[in-house]
Formats: sequence, C-alpha cells, structure tokens
Amino acid sequence: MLELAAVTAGYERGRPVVRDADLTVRPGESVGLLGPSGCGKSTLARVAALLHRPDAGTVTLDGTRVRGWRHRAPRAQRTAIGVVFQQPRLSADPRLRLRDLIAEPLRANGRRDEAASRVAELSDTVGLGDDLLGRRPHEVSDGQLQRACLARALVLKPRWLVCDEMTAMLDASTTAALVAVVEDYRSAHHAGLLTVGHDRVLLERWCDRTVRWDEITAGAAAAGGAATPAGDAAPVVVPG
Ligand SMILES: Nc1ncnc2c1ncn2[C@@H]1O[C@H](COP(=O)(O)OP(=O)(O)OP(=O)(O)O)[C@@H](O)[C@H]1O
Repeated sequence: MLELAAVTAGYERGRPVVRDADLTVRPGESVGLLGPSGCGKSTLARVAALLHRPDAGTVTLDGTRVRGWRHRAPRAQRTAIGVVFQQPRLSADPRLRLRDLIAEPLRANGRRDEAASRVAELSDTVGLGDDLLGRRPHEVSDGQLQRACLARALVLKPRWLVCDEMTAMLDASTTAALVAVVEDYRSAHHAGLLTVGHDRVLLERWCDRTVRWDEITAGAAAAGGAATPAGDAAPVVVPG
C-alpha cells in the first residue's frame, strides 16, 4: 500500500501548496489524481515518490513509514518506486546516451551487470530502436526521450509507479503507446500506479479510479493556483 496521510507540503515555510492531503493506492491499483494547473499535484506526486519531504503528515510504503526523502530514503524504499515526469528534458542528463540513461538506476544501485540485458528488453518494450539508443537527449524528439524515461522508471522493476503528467507533452499516438506500456507492466508485476494530470478523459479511461484534488485535500493551493478547471484539455484517445 502507498498511503499519504494528512500531508502538508510546500516550498516556503508557512506557505504550503498542499494541505492535509489523504490518498491511498493499493497494490495493483491505478489511481488518477485530477486537478487544475498549479493546484499542487506535482508537489504531492513528488512527496509520494519520496522526492520532496513534506512539512507534516506521513507517507507509508508497504507498511513501513517513510522517514527519509531523496538520497536519505532507504534504498529498499527508493527503488520500490519508479517515477516519470512531465518534461523529459528536465529529468534526463543531457550527456547520457539513451541506453545509459535507461540503465542509470541499475548503475546507481551497483547492478551494472544487468544493464545490457535490461536495456535491450526495455527498449523493445517502449519502442526505441538501436539507432536511437546511441543518441543523446538533444538528438531525439520529446516523445522518444519520454519513452527512454519510462524505460528508466521500469528498469528496477518497481512495485509502484508515479507518473506526473507523463503524457502532457506528447501526441495522441505516443500517449496511447506509453499508457499501454505502463498498463502491460502493471498487469505483469501487479504494480500500483499514481498518475496525476488535468485531462479527465484520459485519466478516467486509464485508471481504475480517479480522485479530484478537492476531494483529497483540505484547502486551496497557494495564491496563483487553480487557474483552469479540471478536465478542460483536449481529449486523448486511449485504446481499450
Ligand atoms: N520549486 C518550487 N519552488 C517554489 N514554488 C514552487 C516550486 N514548484 C512549484 N511551486 C509552486 O507550487 C504550486 C503548486 O505547483 P505544482 O507544480 O505542484 O502544481 P501542479 O498542480 O502540478 O501544476 P501543473 O498542472 O501546472 O503542473 C504552484 O503555485 C507553483 O508555483
């Protein structure tokens, strides 16, 4: 179980952007979190992915309370979660060729010997040919780079996936392809998914359950949030 209880988080002391958020994802379950732009979805997703320490509240992962975030999180907890962000260029080291980018978590965890086989397997899964694996991020499209970032998120076979607007920059066919990769992975590994976004049509078709930001939090985001209503984006067709 991935459980967030009474989570308050933000960037400045005394000015939380997430207030008292409660959210639970069960093993194997996919939960879509819908909210308007700027409400704090990415911040909460980063807390759930152990990348941003909350100011208050608890995160519990598979029954163990999380006490450290980022590099302070125990390896067993860090590696249990795969994360995909909205903007692949901000989350990819520009110096790495795609094959090394995909293998990065293996190297970081002392499992370099698995890199060749896992990269071959995953590049096939996400639809990246050999020619692309030898290129650096500036030599591929956003969609191709996001495919590599998704492969990187899966390389350690996480039990949980957190997708923060993973498809926001992608066209409809790439969106459908990446959602299908996530869904195949989830059914093969019984992995739980938290995916955040503002496209109601996409999340309702993709997920077992969708929750609205105002249903899981106690208050509005910091000033400047809530500019657009949820679900106003152009619909994206997801097969199935
Ligand atoms: N690193 C940061 N430092 C300071 N403020 C930040 C930072 N990141 C986000 N914020 C602020 O926190 C609030 C919530 O941002 P967040 O990115 O979590 O919202 P969001 O719901 O994911 O938005 P979007 O759908 O537009 O990506 C916004 O007001 C934003 O300006």
